[in-house]
Amino acid sequence: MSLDYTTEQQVAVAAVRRACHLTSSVFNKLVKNETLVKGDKSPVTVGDFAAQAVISTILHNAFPQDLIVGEEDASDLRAESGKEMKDRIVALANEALTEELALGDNTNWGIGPGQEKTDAEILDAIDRGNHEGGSTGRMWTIDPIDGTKGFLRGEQYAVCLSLIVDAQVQVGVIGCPNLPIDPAHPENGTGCIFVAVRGKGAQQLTISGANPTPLSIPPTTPESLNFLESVEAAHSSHSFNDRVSSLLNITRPHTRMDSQAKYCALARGEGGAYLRMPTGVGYKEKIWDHAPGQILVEEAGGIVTDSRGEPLNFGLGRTLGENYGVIAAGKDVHPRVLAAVKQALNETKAKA
Ligand SMILES: Nc1ncnc2c1ncn2[C@@H]1O[C@H](COP(=O)(O)O)[C@@H](O)[C@H]1OP(=O)(O)O
Ligand SMILES: [Mg+2]
Ligand SMILES: [Mg+2]
Ligand SMILES: [Mg+2]
Repeated sequence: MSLDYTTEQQVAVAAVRRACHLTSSVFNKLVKNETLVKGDKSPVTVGDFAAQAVISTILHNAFPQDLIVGEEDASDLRAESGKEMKDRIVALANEALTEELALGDNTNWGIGPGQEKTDAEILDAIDRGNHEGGSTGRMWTIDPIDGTKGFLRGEQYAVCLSLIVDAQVQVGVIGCPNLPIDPAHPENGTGCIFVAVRGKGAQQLTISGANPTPLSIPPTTPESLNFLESVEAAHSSHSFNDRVSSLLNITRPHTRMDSQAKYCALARGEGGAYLRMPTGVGYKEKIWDHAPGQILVEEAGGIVTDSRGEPLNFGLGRTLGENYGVIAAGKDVHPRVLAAVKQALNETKAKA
């Protein structure tokens, strides 16, 4: 543990890097019976479970006292019917954990050749993500594959990790294996990791965790402003975004992208604002879906609030209980978007 979070950043980047390697290699090999549908009807793949096992194992070895709030749990894999999937997940997780050491890796984190884990250790690592959250102490959030639907389509997804201390996000790391390294030059290939530490700025790294490039959100002109939004219409209201963008006289079409890759794109100046309004089905946003994105955008000089202008509250448990919607944007744009969102909300209320 270090007060300036240097070790935490190193561990988090190492964990996300290994998990990204796992998810991108599993995508090409995924077969039909390697995806389950969860109770909330969302998909989960062997990649989600194995990536959570890898990240949780590394965190537990590096910081044994820290609590973890992870999206997945291993109950389906502990059942007899989950045996085949469990065997595959254990193999994938061990493959990733035992890969050769690379830049900044440390064998004390439970990684490197010869550090195979047993089935029970892998399942326990997944279940260590069962912390209920709260407003005090240190806890990590893991979303092993954010945007699983994008992952399954071969589009954007993100491996997301954050450290929250006393309800404030202090470290955020987001790995985006399918995101162009340089949006101006898509021919240069894909795969990047984004990292932010509170008070120390935001950076883009290569997918192997090298070459840090500082990020800051550029000022937006009326012509360059547009919204980043979900691909899935069920996850956020597309029609609300259309109304807000017409109130702001935005002419550029929205940029649709799955996962927290939207926060990453915003942090490097692609799209002026990320707007995520509920679709009205009572879904509560999860802390692991916003904590790393929030610190990344804030450290790149932007502002992240809910639709009422309130800060996101990461201290209320596994969900952002009291927040309604999310607006993330550069400092110059955020007040204008917030005003337009309030106006659109008032119009909706007046109609109801
Ligand atoms: N009904 C829902 N409303 C809002 N977000 C949802 C809903 N169902 C799942 N999600 C989560 O929304 C996020 C994806 O958002 P987007 O559509 O913007 O990419 C993911 O975290 C996804 O979970 P998951 O991590 O399982 O993919
Ligand atoms: Mg999911
Ligand atoms: Mg998610
Ligand atoms: Mg997920």
